[in-house]
Amino acid sequence: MVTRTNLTIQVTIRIVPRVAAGELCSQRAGKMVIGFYRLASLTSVTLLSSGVLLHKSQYLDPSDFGVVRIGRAVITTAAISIDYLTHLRHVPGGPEKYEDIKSQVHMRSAQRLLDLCCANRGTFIKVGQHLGALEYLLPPEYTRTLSVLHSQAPVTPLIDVLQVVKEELGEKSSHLFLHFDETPLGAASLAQVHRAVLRDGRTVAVKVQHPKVQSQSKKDIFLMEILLRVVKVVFPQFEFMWLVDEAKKNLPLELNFLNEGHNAERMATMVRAFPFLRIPKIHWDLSTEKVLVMEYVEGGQVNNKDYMEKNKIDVNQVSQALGKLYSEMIFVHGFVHCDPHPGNVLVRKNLETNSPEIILLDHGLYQVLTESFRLDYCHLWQALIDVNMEGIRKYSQRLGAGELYPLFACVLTARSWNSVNRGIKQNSVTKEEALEIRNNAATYLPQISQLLSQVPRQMLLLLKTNDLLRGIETTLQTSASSSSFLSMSRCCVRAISRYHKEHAVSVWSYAHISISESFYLGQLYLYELFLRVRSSRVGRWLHHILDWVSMHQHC
Ligand SMILES: Nc1ncnc2c1ncn2[C@@H]1O[C@H](COP(=O)(O)OP(=O)(O)OP(=O)(O)O)[C@@H](O)[C@H]1O
Repeated sequence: MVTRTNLTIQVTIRIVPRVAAGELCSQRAGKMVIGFYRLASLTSVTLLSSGVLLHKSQYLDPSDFGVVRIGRAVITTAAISIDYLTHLRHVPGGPEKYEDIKSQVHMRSAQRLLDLCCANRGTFIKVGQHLGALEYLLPPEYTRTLSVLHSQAPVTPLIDVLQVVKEELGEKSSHLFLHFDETPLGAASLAQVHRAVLRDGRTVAVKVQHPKVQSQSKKDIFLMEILLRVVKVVFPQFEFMWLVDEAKKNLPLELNFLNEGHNAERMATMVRAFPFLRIPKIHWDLSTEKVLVMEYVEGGQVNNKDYMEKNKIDVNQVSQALGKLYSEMIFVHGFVHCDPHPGNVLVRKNLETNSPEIILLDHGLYQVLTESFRLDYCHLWQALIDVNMEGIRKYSQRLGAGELYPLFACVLTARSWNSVNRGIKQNSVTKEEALEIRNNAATYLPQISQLLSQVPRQMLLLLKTNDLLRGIETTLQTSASSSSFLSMSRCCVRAISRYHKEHAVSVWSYAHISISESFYLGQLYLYELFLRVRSSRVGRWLHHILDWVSMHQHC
């Protein structure tokens, strides 16, 4: 690694011999040489001492020099492009050999990208994390390699964290906090979170942006844009220019913590009817673009089964609550938390109600779904739940699935086409079906890639949230039950009716829509009641008796 200290030494060594040669020419030149020599020595000493000073204050970092960051990015882009150009041009040995070599090139390129992100940090890590999450679009070699970036976030030393706090809030942290934890609760690409105690004794979580990230982000994005444009010229089939647009749109939002605070409040208002949901309150008087102070809420990660067992938290209730929460966000409000990973969803037991509470963290980025997309998605799920095959075809195609709509239905529900035909809420996944789904996922990989490249980008986030919910269900060993489909159905009915009510042309049609909405919701309520009674002890007992009676009648 080249540090500023050894850069300085290299500069001095290069200057000295050239100057010494000039000394032999004339006395005048000799004086000049001595002058140069002095200047060089002075410059070296100045650079060296400022280097040492900067190093001590943690600011000596090659990643801070634009030229170093640009150099790394250019070299990496060139190396990746050359690798693809040279190794995939003429591959003898048929398609299998080609796929094999392509996979190796993907692997090497992903590793180069990973190294670049780790070296340049900040925005690069953030963009790398997004790439790593594009499981549905990028080859697995990339997503697997880049996914480690979630645990590669740089940690800013406490002294620099407190300096940011002081610059932002205008007061020394010791005036604001009784205590400030040295070790962060979590560190990410753009910021890290520390637990602290305010002077009035309240415990808070303080999210502090890494220094320099803000100032470097614009230049980084500009650099990425230029490099990707060059790549697009070399590889016209390159389809990822939209990543730059996304980064340009989203990074400024993510870097403004006031925006995060507003998102958190909007979300809290949206789901105020859910007693099980907790969103940490924001301390606005102590929050700025780079520092966000919020209520500290303790809990275990939603995929931590041991924590739940220890705290006697009912895992089924947690799964159901999560399903309800995400259905409300997606179907009803079209305002969806963009980072659905278990680190952002905590659970704890509410000791007053004795039921689980879900704590939703990290409101930096939300996706606002377009109305037409949201309504089509509602209709599609309604059709899937009601086994309306014509509806499944129609709305899948409206969402861009084309002739691949059966595959789309399977990807969305994670069920086999047979189960979709029989009704996903009627029967749960058997071992055979799970095996069939796994095998099909491998067999239909090219079709799945084609499908995902043609659906709207909003869909990818929804697939990611589906993955989160399924991942949690698998870890907690709960499975999508009839009641979770009912709560989805309820949200779809509400969302569709709200839309029609907003566009009703007369009082009569408004009343008509309201009556049918109540009718549907009533039906769903009765069905849910029936399911509850059936699963109760009395219900199971009655069920056995009826089975026994019908068996004896047939005899
Ligand atoms: N209000 C809070 N109360 C308790 N812990 C918190 C709170 N906010 C954040 N944390 C802890 O800090 C960690 C990081 O927080 P957060 O997700 O908001 O940061 P981030 O920088 O956006 O990280 P990432 O991008 O990885 O999600 C969380 O996983 C959680 O453990």
